[in-house]
Amino acid sequence: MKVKITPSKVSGTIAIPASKSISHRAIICASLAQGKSTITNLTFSKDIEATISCMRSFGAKIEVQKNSCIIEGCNLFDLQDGICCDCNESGSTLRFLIPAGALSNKKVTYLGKGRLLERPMGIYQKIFDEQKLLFEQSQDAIHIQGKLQSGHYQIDGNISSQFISGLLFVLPLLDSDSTLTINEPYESRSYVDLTLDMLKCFGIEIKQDKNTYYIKGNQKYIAHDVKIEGDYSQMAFFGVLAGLNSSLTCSNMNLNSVQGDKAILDILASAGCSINSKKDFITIHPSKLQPKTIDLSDCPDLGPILCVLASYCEQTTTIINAQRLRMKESDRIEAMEVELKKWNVDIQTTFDTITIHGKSEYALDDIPIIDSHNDHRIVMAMCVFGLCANTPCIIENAQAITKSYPDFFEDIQRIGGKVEIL
Ligand SMILES: O=C(O)C1=C[C@@H](OP(=O)(O)O)[C@@H](O)[C@H](O)C1
Ligand SMILES: C=C(OP(=O)(O)O)C(=O)O
Repeated sequence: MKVKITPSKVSGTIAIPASKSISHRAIICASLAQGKSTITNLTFSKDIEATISCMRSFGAKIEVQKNSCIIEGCNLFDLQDGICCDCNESGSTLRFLIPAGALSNKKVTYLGKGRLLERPMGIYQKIFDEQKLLFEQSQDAIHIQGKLQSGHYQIDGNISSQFISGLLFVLPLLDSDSTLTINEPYESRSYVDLTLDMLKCFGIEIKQDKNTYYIKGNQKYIAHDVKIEGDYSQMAFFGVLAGLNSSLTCSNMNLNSVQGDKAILDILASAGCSINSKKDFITIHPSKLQPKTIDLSDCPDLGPILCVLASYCEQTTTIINAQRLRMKESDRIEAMEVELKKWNVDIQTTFDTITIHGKSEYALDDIPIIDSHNDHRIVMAMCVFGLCANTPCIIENAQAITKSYPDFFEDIQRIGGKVEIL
């Protein structure tokens, strides 16, 4: 899919889609609970469909309706033989569900596409090796077999928080207590808080002291209805667009959310944007922005769009603690460097930092051809860049958008953004 973006002014209100992170968690918890749970205000995307498909493979009954799901849970201790879970390109789905497949002693296969199986899995490989369980990885699949033991787990906190969430979903189901200690530096921690929040809604209690989680065994998930709030990672694209272009209102937002990417509001405010919020609406007004230093350790998914913000600020912005961006759907540091350089943005990168000397306008003689690097967040970020530039651009392989936000371009059109699907 090729998309032509023509610079344009936007205005109006945008209903931000449901949080992908919270949706994964709600679907998983409901699928582990006895009884029926209803999850409402869902946005279906390839990643969410992957989680639904995997939970069905585990035996959960999931009835999908327009924006909701009715879910009857399964028993992870009693899986069928030879189950296959298709995780597509979803890191959350795969890492959240590997421990879940290791309670029944049956062989479980996880399939992955794109870059998924190149992304780090070593933490699980090590745990499975130490417990003498099968963990076999090929280019497009991971096979596991064996029963995960309760006990003391200690893992590094700077690879992916998704391993921590994955363990927290199943350790409470084991027949004895466990502890899980996270080695510093502990990054993307806010995502683990989202997991703890959802576990609590489904009756699972986990105590915490600094970097150690205390998990009682023999717990049971209790069915619970959940209404999913708007996604701050997606809102960030509209927040930056508003800050650079013209005022936008985002609806469906929880102002008390614990999503780490809510940091976009502080980043925009400290860069000079004026922001008003009321009920579940947030309005962002444009301004001459000056962000300076931005730390991504707890909000990695904001990386690509913050590179766009920095490109349009007439000063130097340094983005630090960005190393995990290299391990997402694409190497997001490299992808943003390559694509922004097509616009002559002055950008330098190191292994874990991005420095951008921005300016207020970008015009080129020819239409640049931007590539998605098969990454939804690169597509959305470069679309925002293009809407604020002075020359049209074309984004190739833009179908990557379906991973998290299939209606993104329609939503951009709705607020006046000139986007043509070629
Ligand atoms: O738990 C989650 O929902 C997520 C955790 C983060 O990953 P890492 O912990 O690997 O940084 C984030 O980048 C990802 O998009 C979603
Ligand atoms: C990295 C992302 O997702 P996941 O890790 O679940 O593939 C993302 O949505 O940006």
